Amino acid sequence: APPAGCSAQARPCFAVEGPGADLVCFTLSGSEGAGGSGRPLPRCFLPAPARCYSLCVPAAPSVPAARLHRRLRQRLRQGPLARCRVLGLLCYSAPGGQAALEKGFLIQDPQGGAETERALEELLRGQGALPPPPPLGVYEAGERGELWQCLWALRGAGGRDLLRRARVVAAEEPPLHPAVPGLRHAAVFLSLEAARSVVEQCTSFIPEATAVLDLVDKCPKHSKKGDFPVIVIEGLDATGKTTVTQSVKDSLNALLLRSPPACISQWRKTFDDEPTLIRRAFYALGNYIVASEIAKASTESPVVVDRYWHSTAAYAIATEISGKVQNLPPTQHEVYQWPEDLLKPDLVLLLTVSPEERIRRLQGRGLEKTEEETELEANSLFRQKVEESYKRMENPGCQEVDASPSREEVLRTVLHLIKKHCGSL
Ligand SMILES: Nc1ncnc2c1ncn2[C@@H]1O[C@H](COP(=O)(O)OP(=O)(O)O)[C@@H](O)[C@H]1O
Ligand SMILES: Nc1ccn([C@@H]2O[C@H](COP(=O)(O)OP(=O)(O)O)[C@@H](O)[C@H]2O)c(=O)n1
Repeated sequence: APPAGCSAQARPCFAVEGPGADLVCFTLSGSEGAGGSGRPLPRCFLPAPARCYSLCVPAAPSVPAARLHRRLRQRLRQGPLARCRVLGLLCYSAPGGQAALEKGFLIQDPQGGAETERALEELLRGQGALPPPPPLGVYEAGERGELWQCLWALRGAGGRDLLRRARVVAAEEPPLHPAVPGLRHAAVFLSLEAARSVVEQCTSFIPEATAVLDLVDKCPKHSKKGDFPVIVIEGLDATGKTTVTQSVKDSLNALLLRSPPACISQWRKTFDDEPTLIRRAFYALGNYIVASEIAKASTESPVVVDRYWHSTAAYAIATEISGKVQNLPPTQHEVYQWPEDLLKPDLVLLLTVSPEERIRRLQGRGLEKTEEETELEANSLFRQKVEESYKRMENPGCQEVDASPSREEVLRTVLHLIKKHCGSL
Protein backbone atom coordinates (compact mmCIF):
# COMPACT_ATOMS: atom_id res chain seq x y z
CA ALA A 1 0.00 0.00 0.00
CA PRO A 2 1.20 3.57 -0.64
CA PRO A 3 2.70 5.21 2.43
CA ALA A 4 0.43 7.56 4.37
CA GLY A 5 -0.10 10.96 2.81
CA CYS A 6 0.68 9.82 -0.69
CA SER A 7 -2.30 9.15 -2.89
CA ALA A 8 -2.36 8.96 -6.64
CA GLN A 9 -4.49 12.14 -6.92
CA ALA A 10 -2.25 14.32 -4.83
CA ARG A 11 0.87 13.63 -6.79
CA PRO A 12 3.06 16.70 -7.06
CA CYS A 13 5.52 17.15 -9.89
CA PHE A 14 8.74 19.04 -9.48
CA ALA A 15 10.86 20.93 -11.95
CA VAL A 16 14.43 21.77 -11.03
CA GLU A 17 15.60 24.96 -12.67
CA GLY A 18 19.14 23.92 -13.42
CA PRO A 19 21.77 26.30 -14.72
CA GLY A 20 21.17 24.79 -18.16
CA ALA A 21 18.12 25.59 -20.23
CA ASP A 22 16.14 22.47 -19.36
CA LEU A 23 13.75 21.84 -16.53
CA VAL A 24 14.72 18.58 -14.88
CA CYS A 25 11.43 16.99 -13.82
CA PHE A 26 10.43 14.29 -11.38
CA THR A 27 7.35 13.17 -9.55
CA LEU A 28 6.58 11.10 -6.47
CA SER A 29 5.19 7.62 -6.68
CA GLY A 30 3.42 5.97 -3.76
CA SER A 31 4.36 2.38 -4.20
CA GLU A 32 7.80 1.01 -4.60
CA GLY A 33 7.28 -0.76 -7.87
CA ALA A 34 5.16 1.86 -9.63
CA GLY A 35 6.34 4.01 -12.49
CA GLY A 36 9.71 5.14 -13.67
CA SER A 37 11.09 1.67 -14.23
CA GLY A 38 14.05 1.79 -16.50
CA ARG A 39 14.12 5.58 -16.70
CA PRO A 40 17.18 7.24 -15.23
CA LEU A 41 16.65 9.35 -12.12
CA PRO A 42 16.87 13.09 -12.59
CA ARG A 43 20.54 13.98 -12.73
CA CYS A 44 20.19 16.76 -10.16
CA PHE A 45 20.23 14.10 -7.42
CA LEU A 46 23.92 13.53 -6.94
CA PRO A 47 25.13 10.07 -5.86
CA ALA A 48 26.26 9.44 -2.26
CA PRO A 49 27.99 10.75 -0.26
CA ALA A 50 26.23 13.86 -1.59
CA ARG A 51 22.76 14.56 -0.13
CA CYS A 52 19.83 16.52 -1.49
CA TYR A 53 17.13 18.46 0.32
CA SER A 54 14.19 20.54 -0.83
CA LEU A 55 12.11 23.42 0.48
CA CYS A 56 9.03 24.89 -1.20
CA VAL A 57 6.79 27.82 -0.26
CA PRO A 58 3.47 28.75 -1.91
CA ALA A 59 4.00 30.82 -5.05
CA ALA A 60 0.62 32.49 -4.54
CA PRO A 61 0.92 36.24 -5.04
CA SER A 62 1.21 36.93 -1.33
CA VAL A 63 3.67 39.43 0.07
CA PRO A 64 4.55 37.32 3.18
CA ALA A 65 5.19 34.18 1.08
CA ALA A 66 7.32 36.13 -1.42
CA ARG A 67 9.39 37.57 1.42
CA LEU A 68 9.76 34.15 3.09
CA HIS A 69 11.06 32.73 -0.20
CA ARG A 70 13.60 35.52 -0.51
CA ARG A 71 14.66 35.23 3.14
CA LEU A 72 15.24 31.50 2.73
CA ARG A 73 17.29 32.08 -0.41
CA GLN A 74 19.51 34.58 1.42
CA ARG A 75 19.94 32.31 4.43
CA LEU A 76 20.83 29.32 2.25
CA ARG A 77 23.99 31.19 1.27
CA GLN A 78 25.18 31.51 4.86
CA GLY A 79 26.94 29.40 7.50
CA PRO A 80 27.40 25.67 6.92
CA LEU A 81 24.86 25.90 4.08
CA ALA A 82 27.22 28.05 2.01
CA ARG A 83 28.98 24.90 0.74
CA CYS A 84 25.72 23.65 -0.81
CA ARG A 85 24.60 24.32 -4.32
CA VAL A 86 21.10 25.76 -4.47
CA LEU A 87 18.92 25.29 -7.55
CA GLY A 88 15.46 26.72 -8.17
CA LEU A 89 12.61 24.25 -7.68
CA LEU A 90 9.00 24.53 -8.83
CA CYS A 91 6.37 22.22 -7.42
CA TYR A 92 3.27 21.93 -9.59
CA SER A 93 0.36 19.58 -10.22
CA ALA A 94 0.52 16.66 -12.55
CA PRO A 95 -1.71 17.29 -15.61
CA GLY A 96 -5.29 17.56 -14.40
CA GLY A 97 -4.23 18.26 -10.82
CA GLN A 98 -5.49 21.24 -8.85
CA ALA A 99 -2.58 21.97 -6.52
CA ALA A 100 -1.25 25.51 -6.54
CA LEU A 101 2.30 26.22 -7.64
CA GLU A 102 5.01 26.28 -5.02
CA LYS A 103 8.45 27.78 -5.44
CA GLY A 104 11.54 26.73 -3.62
CA PHE A 105 14.97 25.23 -3.71
CA LEU A 106 16.76 21.97 -4.32
CA ILE A 107 19.79 21.98 -2.08
CA GLN A 108 22.72 19.81 -3.10
CA ASP A 109 25.23 19.11 -0.35
CA PRO A 110 28.28 17.66 -2.12
CA GLN A 111 29.78 16.20 1.07
CA GLY A 112 26.68 14.90 2.86
CA GLY A 113 26.80 14.73 6.63
CA ALA A 114 24.47 15.66 9.46
CA GLU A 115 25.59 19.27 9.74
CA THR A 116 23.67 20.47 6.69
CA GLU A 117 20.45 18.79 7.76
CA ARG A 118 20.77 20.32 11.22
CA ALA A 119 21.41 23.76 9.73
CA LEU A 120 18.34 23.42 7.49
CA GLU A 121 16.16 22.46 10.45
CA GLU A 122 17.46 25.42 12.44
CA LEU A 123 16.88 27.72 9.52
CA LEU A 124 13.24 26.61 9.24
CA ARG A 125 12.59 26.82 12.99
CA GLY A 126 14.01 30.34 12.97
CA GLN A 127 11.42 31.57 10.48
CA GLY A 128 8.58 31.99 13.00
CA ALA A 129 5.06 30.73 12.60
CA LEU A 130 3.61 33.19 10.10
CA PRO A 131 3.63 32.26 7.32
CA PRO A 132 4.19 28.65 8.42
CA PRO A 133 7.67 27.43 7.50
CA PRO A 134 7.68 24.81 4.73
CA PRO A 135 8.34 21.13 5.43
CA LEU A 136 11.81 19.82 4.72
CA GLY A 137 12.24 17.30 1.91
CA VAL A 138 15.09 14.88 2.48
CA TYR A 139 16.17 12.56 -0.35
CA GLU A 140 17.71 9.19 0.42
CA ALA A 141 18.74 6.18 -1.63
CA GLY A 142 16.98 2.85 -1.09
CA GLU A 143 18.54 -0.59 -1.06
CA ARG A 144 18.23 -1.09 -4.79
CA GLY A 145 19.48 2.34 -5.75
CA GLU A 146 16.00 3.83 -5.96
CA LEU A 147 15.46 7.30 -4.51
CA TRP A 148 12.95 8.32 -1.82
CA GLN A 149 11.67 11.66 -0.66
CA CYS A 150 10.85 12.00 3.04
CA LEU A 151 8.83 15.08 3.85
CA TRP A 152 9.31 16.28 7.42
CA ALA A 153 7.22 18.82 9.34
CA LEU A 154 9.35 20.47 11.98
CA ARG A 155 7.99 20.95 15.47
CA GLY A 156 8.65 24.39 16.88
CA ALA A 157 10.10 23.05 20.11
CA GLY A 158 12.31 20.45 18.41
CA GLY A 159 11.75 17.09 16.80
CA ARG A 160 9.97 16.41 13.53
CA ASP A 161 7.07 14.41 12.10
CA LEU A 162 7.14 12.40 8.90
CA LEU A 163 4.40 13.69 6.56
CA ARG A 164 5.06 11.24 3.76
CA ARG A 165 7.64 8.98 2.22
CA ALA A 166 7.44 8.47 -1.51
CA ARG A 167 9.60 7.22 -4.31
CA VAL A 168 11.14 9.74 -6.71
CA VAL A 169 10.44 8.90 -10.33
CA ALA A 170 11.60 10.67 -13.48
CA ALA A 171 8.84 12.66 -15.25
CA GLU A 172 8.32 14.37 -18.59
CA GLU A 173 8.79 18.11 -18.89
CA PRO A 174 5.32 19.72 -18.68
CA PRO A 175 4.00 21.19 -21.96
CA LEU A 176 3.78 24.65 -20.37
CA HIS A 177 6.42 26.07 -18.02
CA PRO A 178 4.87 25.71 -14.53
CA ALA A 179 5.29 29.43 -13.74
CA VAL A 180 3.26 30.56 -16.79
CA PRO A 181 -0.28 30.24 -15.33
CA GLY A 182 0.59 32.33 -12.26
CA LEU A 183 2.57 35.04 -14.09
CA ARG A 184 -0.29 37.46 -14.35
CA HIS A 185 -0.69 37.68 -10.59
CA ALA A 186 2.90 37.21 -9.49
CA ALA A 187 4.84 39.44 -11.87
CA VAL A 188 2.81 41.07 -14.65
CA PHE A 189 0.05 43.27 -13.32
CA LEU A 190 -2.68 44.03 -15.81
CA SER A 191 -4.35 46.84 -13.89
CA LEU A 192 -3.48 49.73 -11.62
CA GLU A 193 -5.49 48.12 -8.82
CA ALA A 194 -3.58 44.82 -9.03
CA ALA A 195 -0.21 46.55 -8.68
CA ARG A 196 -1.48 49.02 -6.12
CA SER A 197 -2.77 46.35 -3.75
CA VAL A 198 0.66 44.66 -3.65
CA VAL A 199 2.46 47.91 -2.81
CA GLU A 200 -0.22 48.70 -0.23
CA GLN A 201 0.61 45.47 1.62
CA CYS A 202 4.21 46.70 1.94
CA THR A 203 3.66 49.99 3.77
CA SER A 204 4.40 48.53 7.22
CA PHE A 205 7.93 47.42 6.30
CA ILE A 206 8.82 49.66 3.32
CA PRO A 207 8.19 53.28 4.35
CA GLU A 208 8.73 54.42 0.74
CA ALA A 209 5.68 52.40 -0.32
CA THR A 210 3.39 54.99 1.26
CA ALA A 211 5.11 57.78 -0.66
CA VAL A 212 4.72 55.86 -3.94
CA LEU A 213 1.01 55.27 -3.27
CA ASP A 214 0.49 58.94 -2.43
CA LEU A 215 1.97 59.93 -5.79
CA VAL A 216 -0.11 57.34 -7.64
CA ASP A 217 -3.30 58.46 -5.91
CA LYS A 218 -2.65 62.08 -6.87
CA CYS A 219 -2.67 61.15 -10.56
CA PRO A 220 -5.95 61.49 -12.43
CA LYS A 221 -7.36 58.02 -13.20
CA HIS A 222 -7.76 56.89 -16.82
CA SER A 223 -5.60 59.69 -18.22
CA LYS A 224 -6.39 60.47 -21.86
CA LYS A 225 -3.78 61.25 -24.46
CA GLY A 226 -3.65 64.76 -25.99
CA ASP A 227 -3.57 65.45 -29.73
CA PHE A 228 0.20 65.29 -30.16
CA PRO A 229 1.86 61.96 -30.91
CA VAL A 230 3.34 59.81 -28.15
CA ILE A 231 6.31 57.66 -29.15
CA VAL A 232 7.88 55.06 -26.88
CA ILE A 233 11.42 53.76 -27.38
CA GLU A 234 12.10 50.29 -25.97
CA GLY A 235 15.04 47.89 -26.03
CA LEU A 236 17.62 46.11 -23.92
CA ASP A 237 20.14 48.18 -22.05
CA ALA A 238 22.75 49.87 -24.28
CA THR A 239 20.76 49.46 -27.47
CA GLY A 240 20.74 53.27 -27.78
CA LYS A 241 17.47 54.36 -26.14
CA THR A 242 18.97 57.37 -24.36
CA THR A 243 20.77 58.44 -27.53
CA VAL A 244 17.69 58.04 -29.74
CA THR A 245 15.16 59.59 -27.34
CA GLN A 246 17.41 62.64 -26.85
CA SER A 247 17.82 63.18 -30.61
CA VAL A 248 14.11 62.64 -31.30
CA LYS A 249 13.31 65.15 -28.60
CA ASP A 250 15.60 67.73 -30.25
CA SER A 251 14.39 67.00 -33.80
CA LEU A 252 10.67 67.15 -32.99
CA ASN A 253 10.73 69.68 -30.19
CA ALA A 254 9.20 66.96 -28.08
CA LEU A 255 9.01 66.47 -24.34
CA LEU A 256 11.15 63.57 -23.10
CA LEU A 257 9.78 61.36 -20.32
CA ARG A 258 11.03 58.11 -18.85
CA SER A 259 9.64 55.21 -16.87
CA PRO A 260 10.15 54.89 -13.95
CA PRO A 261 9.57 58.66 -13.64
CA ALA A 262 11.99 60.95 -11.82
CA CYS A 263 9.61 61.42 -8.88
CA ILE A 264 9.97 57.79 -7.77
CA SER A 265 13.41 56.89 -9.09
CA GLN A 266 15.10 57.64 -5.75
CA TRP A 267 13.24 54.59 -4.36
CA ARG A 268 14.24 52.22 -7.13
CA LYS A 269 17.12 50.69 -5.21
CA THR A 270 14.80 49.87 -2.30
CA PHE A 271 12.27 48.10 -4.50
CA ASP A 272 14.92 46.41 -6.65
CA ASP A 273 16.05 44.63 -3.46
CA GLU A 274 12.56 43.23 -2.81
CA PRO A 275 11.11 40.01 -4.25
CA THR A 276 9.72 40.00 -7.79
CA LEU A 277 6.12 40.47 -6.69
CA ILE A 278 6.90 43.78 -4.95
CA ARG A 279 9.57 44.96 -7.35
CA ARG A 280 7.40 44.50 -10.45
CA ALA A 281 4.40 46.12 -8.76
CA PHE A 282 6.59 49.18 -8.13
CA TYR A 283 7.59 49.46 -11.80
CA ALA A 284 3.98 48.88 -12.88
CA LEU A 285 2.82 51.80 -10.72
CA GLY A 286 5.63 53.92 -12.20
CA ASN A 287 4.00 53.45 -15.60
CA TYR A 288 0.67 54.80 -14.34
CA ILE A 289 2.43 57.89 -12.99
CA VAL A 290 4.19 58.35 -16.35
CA ALA A 291 0.80 57.95 -18.06
CA SER A 292 -0.53 61.02 -16.28
CA GLU A 293 2.61 62.95 -17.28
CA ILE A 294 2.14 61.82 -20.90
CA ALA A 295 -1.51 62.87 -20.86
CA LYS A 296 -0.65 66.36 -19.75
CA ALA A 297 2.39 66.82 -22.01
CA SER A 298 0.73 65.47 -25.17
CA THR A 299 -1.75 68.36 -25.17
CA GLU A 300 1.18 70.70 -25.81
CA SER A 301 3.86 68.92 -27.82
CA PRO A 302 4.94 65.53 -29.14
CA VAL A 303 6.13 63.22 -26.36
CA VAL A 304 8.94 60.68 -26.50
CA VAL A 305 9.16 58.11 -23.70
CA ASP A 306 12.27 56.12 -22.72
CA ARG A 307 10.87 52.71 -21.64
CA TYR A 308 7.23 52.15 -20.63
CA TRP A 309 4.87 49.22 -20.06
CA HIS A 310 6.59 46.85 -22.50
CA SER A 311 9.84 47.02 -20.49
CA THR A 312 8.05 46.26 -17.26
CA ALA A 313 6.25 43.25 -18.73
CA ALA A 314 9.12 41.88 -20.81
CA TYR A 315 11.67 41.93 -17.97
CA ALA A 316 9.13 40.47 -15.54
CA ILE A 317 8.28 37.59 -17.88
CA ALA A 318 11.92 36.87 -18.75
CA THR A 319 13.04 36.78 -15.11
CA GLU A 320 10.18 34.58 -13.94
CA ILE A 321 10.37 32.03 -16.73
CA SER A 322 13.54 30.04 -16.30
CA GLY A 323 15.39 28.18 -19.00
CA LYS A 324 15.03 28.40 -22.73
CA VAL A 325 13.12 30.83 -24.95
CA GLN A 326 10.61 28.06 -25.76
CA ASN A 327 9.48 28.19 -22.11
CA LEU A 328 7.96 31.66 -22.59
CA PRO A 329 4.16 31.92 -22.52
CA PRO A 330 2.79 31.24 -26.02
CA THR A 331 2.11 34.19 -28.32
CA GLN A 332 -1.16 36.03 -27.62
CA HIS A 333 -0.99 35.05 -23.97
CA GLU A 334 -2.65 37.55 -21.62
CA VAL A 335 0.71 38.72 -20.24
CA TYR A 336 1.54 40.15 -23.67
CA GLN A 337 -1.61 42.31 -23.72
CA TRP A 338 -1.56 46.00 -22.86
CA PRO A 339 -3.39 46.82 -19.58
CA GLU A 340 -6.80 48.22 -20.41
CA ASP A 341 -6.55 51.06 -17.91
CA LEU A 342 -3.12 52.34 -19.05
CA LEU A 343 -2.74 55.18 -21.56
CA LYS A 344 -1.61 53.80 -24.92
CA PRO A 345 1.14 55.41 -26.98
CA ASP A 346 0.76 55.96 -30.74
CA LEU A 347 3.94 54.14 -31.65
CA VAL A 348 6.39 51.83 -29.87
CA LEU A 349 9.81 51.25 -31.41
CA LEU A 350 12.02 48.39 -30.23
CA LEU A 351 15.73 49.03 -30.76
CA THR A 352 17.74 45.88 -31.37
CA VAL A 353 21.47 45.35 -31.88
CA SER A 354 23.56 42.19 -32.08
CA PRO A 355 24.76 40.81 -28.73
CA GLU A 356 28.37 41.62 -29.70
CA GLU A 357 27.58 45.25 -30.55
CA ARG A 358 25.54 45.64 -27.36
CA ILE A 359 28.45 44.46 -25.22
CA ARG A 360 30.80 46.84 -27.11
CA ARG A 361 28.46 49.70 -26.28
CA LEU A 362 28.12 48.66 -22.66
CA GLN A 363 31.89 48.60 -22.29
CA GLY A 364 32.25 51.87 -24.18
CA ARG A 365 29.88 53.54 -21.79
CA GLY A 366 31.88 52.22 -18.84
CA LEU A 367 29.18 52.95 -16.25
CA GLU A 368 28.60 50.80 -13.23
CA LYS A 369 26.44 47.82 -14.12
CA THR A 370 23.31 46.81 -12.29
CA GLU A 371 22.96 43.19 -11.20
CA GLU A 372 20.40 42.60 -13.89
CA GLU A 373 22.67 44.01 -16.60
CA THR A 374 25.49 41.75 -15.48
CA GLU A 375 23.11 38.85 -15.64
CA LEU A 376 22.06 39.89 -19.13
CA GLU A 377 25.63 39.74 -20.25
CA ALA A 378 26.35 36.45 -18.55
CA ASN A 379 23.13 34.89 -19.65
CA SER A 380 22.35 35.29 -23.27
CA LEU A 381 19.23 33.15 -22.80
CA PHE A 382 17.81 35.79 -20.53
CA ARG A 383 18.57 38.49 -23.09
CA GLN A 384 16.85 36.43 -25.78
CA LYS A 385 13.79 35.98 -23.57
CA VAL A 386 13.51 39.72 -22.90
CA GLU A 387 13.78 40.50 -26.60
CA GLU A 388 11.35 37.76 -27.63
CA SER A 389 8.83 38.94 -25.00
CA TYR A 390 9.10 42.48 -26.38
CA LYS A 391 8.34 41.14 -29.84
CA ARG A 392 5.27 39.24 -28.64
CA MET A 393 3.66 42.32 -27.06
CA GLU A 394 0.36 43.31 -28.59
CA ASN A 395 -2.10 46.13 -28.89
CA PRO A 396 0.13 48.10 -29.33
CA GLY A 397 2.96 45.85 -30.49
CA CYS A 398 6.57 46.91 -30.81
CA GLN A 399 7.96 47.81 -34.20
CA GLU A 400 11.54 46.62 -34.45
CA VAL A 401 14.32 48.98 -35.55
CA ASP A 402 17.81 47.74 -36.32
CA ALA A 403 19.88 50.05 -34.14
CA SER A 404 23.30 48.76 -35.25
CA PRO A 405 24.04 51.50 -37.86
CA SER A 406 25.48 54.91 -36.97
CA ARG A 407 23.61 57.24 -34.62
CA GLU A 408 22.62 59.46 -37.56
CA GLU A 409 21.24 56.60 -39.59
CA VAL A 410 19.28 55.14 -36.67
CA LEU A 411 17.77 58.57 -36.01
CA ARG A 412 16.82 58.92 -39.70
CA THR A 413 15.04 55.54 -39.60
CA VAL A 414 13.24 56.40 -36.37
CA LEU A 415 12.08 59.81 -37.64
CA HIS A 416 10.88 58.20 -40.85
CA LEU A 417 8.78 55.65 -38.92
CA ILE A 418 7.34 58.35 -36.69
CA LYS A 419 6.37 60.41 -39.70
CA LYS A 420 4.80 57.41 -41.39
CA HIS A 421 2.70 56.48 -38.35
CA CYS A 422 1.94 59.79 -36.79
CA GLY A 423 1.58 61.98 -39.88
CA SER A 424 3.09 65.44 -40.20
CA LEU A 425 4.37 66.92 -36.97
N1 LIG B 1 24.03 54.07 -33.26
C1 LIG B 1 25.05 53.98 -32.40
N2 LIG B 1 26.27 53.61 -32.81
C2 LIG B 1 27.31 53.50 -31.95
N3 LIG B 1 27.21 53.73 -30.62
C3 LIG B 1 26.02 54.09 -30.14
C4 LIG B 1 24.87 54.24 -30.99
N4 LIG B 1 23.83 54.62 -30.23
C5 LIG B 1 24.28 54.69 -28.96
N5 LIG B 1 25.60 54.40 -28.90
C6 LIG B 1 26.45 54.37 -27.70
O1 LIG B 1 26.15 53.15 -27.00
C7 LIG B 1 26.09 53.36 -25.61
C8 LIG B 1 24.68 53.01 -25.10
O2 LIG B 1 23.72 53.91 -25.62
P1 LIG B 1 22.53 54.50 -24.75
O3 LIG B 1 21.81 55.47 -25.63
O4 LIG B 1 23.03 54.99 -23.44
O5 LIG B 1 21.65 53.17 -24.55
P2 LIG B 1 20.44 52.83 -23.55
O6 LIG B 1 19.80 54.11 -23.15
O7 LIG B 1 19.55 51.97 -24.38
O8 LIG B 1 21.05 52.09 -22.42
C9 LIG B 1 26.42 54.85 -25.40
O9 LIG B 1 27.79 54.94 -25.08
C10 LIG B 1 26.12 55.47 -26.73
O10 LIG B 1 26.89 56.62 -26.97
N1 LIG C 1 9.28 50.86 -17.35
C1 LIG C 1 10.24 50.14 -16.75
C2 LIG C 1 11.57 50.57 -16.76
C3 LIG C 1 12.52 49.77 -16.17
N2 LIG C 1 12.20 48.60 -15.59
C4 LIG C 1 13.23 47.78 -14.94
O1 LIG C 1 14.45 48.53 -14.91
C5 LIG C 1 15.53 47.87 -15.58
C6 LIG C 1 16.21 48.70 -16.64
O2 LIG C 1 16.25 50.01 -16.30
P1 LIG C 1 17.53 50.92 -16.64
O3 LIG C 1 17.25 52.27 -16.12
O4 LIG C 1 18.75 50.18 -16.20
O5 LIG C 1 17.50 50.95 -18.20
P2 LIG C 1 18.43 51.81 -19.17
O6 LIG C 1 17.58 52.97 -19.54
O7 LIG C 1 19.69 52.15 -18.44
O8 LIG C 1 18.63 50.89 -20.33
C7 LIG C 1 14.92 46.68 -16.25
O9 LIG C 1 15.79 45.63 -15.98
C8 LIG C 1 13.56 46.49 -15.61
O10 LIG C 1 13.67 45.51 -14.58
C9 LIG C 1 10.87 48.20 -15.61
O11 LIG C 1 10.55 47.14 -15.09
N3 LIG C 1 9.91 48.97 -16.19
